[in-house]
Amino acid sequence: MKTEAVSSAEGRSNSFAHVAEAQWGQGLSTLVRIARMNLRHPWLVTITLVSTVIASGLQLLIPQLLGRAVDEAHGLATAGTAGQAAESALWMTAILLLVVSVLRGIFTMTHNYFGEAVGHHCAYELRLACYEKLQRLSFSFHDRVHSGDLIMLGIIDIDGVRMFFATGLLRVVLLGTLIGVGSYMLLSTDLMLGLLALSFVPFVAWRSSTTQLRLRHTWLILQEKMQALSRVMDENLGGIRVVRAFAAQQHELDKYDRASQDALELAHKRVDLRVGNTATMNFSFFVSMGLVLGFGGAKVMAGDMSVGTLASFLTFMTILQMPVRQLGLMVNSFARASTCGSRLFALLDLDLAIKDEPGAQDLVVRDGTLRFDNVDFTYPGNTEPTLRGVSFEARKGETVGIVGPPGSGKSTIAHLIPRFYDVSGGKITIDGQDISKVRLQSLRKSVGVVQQDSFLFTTSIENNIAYGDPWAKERRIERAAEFAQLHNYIVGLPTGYNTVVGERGVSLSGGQRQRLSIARSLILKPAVMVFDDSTAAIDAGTEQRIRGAMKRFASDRVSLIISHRLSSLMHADQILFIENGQIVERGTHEELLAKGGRYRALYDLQVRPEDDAAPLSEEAI
Ligand SMILES: Nc1ncnc2c1ncn2[C@@H]1O[C@H](COP(=O)(O)OP(=O)(O)OP(=O)(O)O)[C@@H](O)[C@H]1O
Repeated sequence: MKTEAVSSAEGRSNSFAHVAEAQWGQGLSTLVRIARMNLRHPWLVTITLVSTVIASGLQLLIPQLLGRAVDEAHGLATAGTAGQAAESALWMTAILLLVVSVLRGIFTMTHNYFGEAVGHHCAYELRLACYEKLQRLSFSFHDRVHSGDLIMLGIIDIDGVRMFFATGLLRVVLLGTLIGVGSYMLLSTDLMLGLLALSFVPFVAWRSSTTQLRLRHTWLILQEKMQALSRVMDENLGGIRVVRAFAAQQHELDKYDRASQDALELAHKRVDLRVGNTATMNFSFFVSMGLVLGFGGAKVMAGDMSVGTLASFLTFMTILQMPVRQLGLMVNSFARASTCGSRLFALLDLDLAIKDEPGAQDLVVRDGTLRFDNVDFTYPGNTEPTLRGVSFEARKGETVGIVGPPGSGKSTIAHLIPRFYDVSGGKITIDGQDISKVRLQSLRKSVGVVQQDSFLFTTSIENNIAYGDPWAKERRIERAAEFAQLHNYIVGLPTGYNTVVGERGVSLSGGQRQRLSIARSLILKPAVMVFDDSTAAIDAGTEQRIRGAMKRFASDRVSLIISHRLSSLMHADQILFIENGQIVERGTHEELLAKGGRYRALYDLQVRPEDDAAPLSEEAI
């Protein structure tokens, strides 16, 4: 089983499409696996198969009945006194033909309906399984795979697998019966004429299969182009403010136009292929039909064959033509299911990088003492470690402040506590329990992380605050908002806590969004609370009020405050100055000031904001 580790295919590439390429050799096992998934619905499959066989059997009866009707009609014209009997025979055949056609219609409808149903059940199960997997895959996976690719995977690839039963497996039965039994009937009636009637079959089958394979190849490229297109659109919509602020609409339009042009050219190529193929197949079919008419007509003239038999040959050919053409679609369905299935199963089979160890127990929080013990960490895919030998301890009621230059590893410390990533060396404990050995769910319930980028769901403010505890009472939700200094603002809104915040909370200001996400974390009352630059967009006065309100809240837990603004963390019991992934200074605010090191320099810079450095000239940009 592949793991999420960086050595896996998805680690190497930003596009999940490459996972399928790596798995292409396993096409057959993929198809078997899809077929097994279909068989999880044995009743639906049985009904479909039985009705398919009956429908194709009935379809094969039609040319014979038609031939008989032609002969009977011909007999009627020359019957003389026996006309009454010939007429009743013709009526009988006509009624039989009607009954057979109606039954064939019913059974065709049944196998279409149930065949589709099998595919839809399969797609439903896959959709849920993929979504569930995506919830559990670690950040190292999501860091590397574009969300647009995953959305396409969930739409196009699931559809490819869904159609496999109806357009692939079922067609094997349908076409096998029609072509196999149909050919036998033609050849056993008249070998020579049968061979002529079937002469178009190998050519059309070959032509249709190769064209479909070429179409499939272009479809794969088209899919990649569509992914590129959706990525451009995704980024454009996500960064719409940047686009507008830089007046870059034309640049964005050009980018989209280039991607669309590529897709359009490919679509044209596919149309050319399809149209050219249809024309060639039609031509070969009509050549065969002409040959049958010529030879068959001569036989009828010579009295070696009845008009009815010739008519049934021609009807057989018309009936056979469609399934033979569909052989290509069947081949395409197999190829498509194998590609799409490989991609989906590659995702589903990924071993989780972050998961519960067998027999893991829930984290038991007593005081919530958090301890980093010589922690090293390297991001999957990176060669250089981001954290080296980080050690510190924080007890209940204590606040640890973390400060340092951008990219020094502060947020990484925050990400290791809820196990967004696992440490590469050393260990992290809460109340002496190694966090990698306890149940993930219990750990994440005990650790609250308020991120700088506060994502909000498109729902009411109330639901957003209660996200971690949907059963939270109204009063608790309000208390959390009060702590986060947001309550007064919310009650001033026309619909108060029921106000729906727009997509990604755009109707709130940056500071309001941050306060809302603080409230959302507070409601969980976690044992360890991490604020990762979560007050950067909040003014100093409001931040001070939040800190004041949270004093009692903080006395019951461990708090970690990551900030560039020293005023946010100078009250902390212990301040860690991080540089290049290492703690280079530690102590209280006063101790660090007295030390006169990096912290002191930063402090001086922040209280004396005028920069003495020589200004850069404009040309330097
Ligand atoms: N998901 C990731 N994959 C690979 N490298 C990463 C990832 N996230 C961060 N890094 C790298 O790790 C280093 C530390 O990043 P981190 O976000 O912890 O820094 P930081 O001190 O919080 O920075 P800032 O103050 O700008 O938020 C940076 O060099 C960054 O490029």
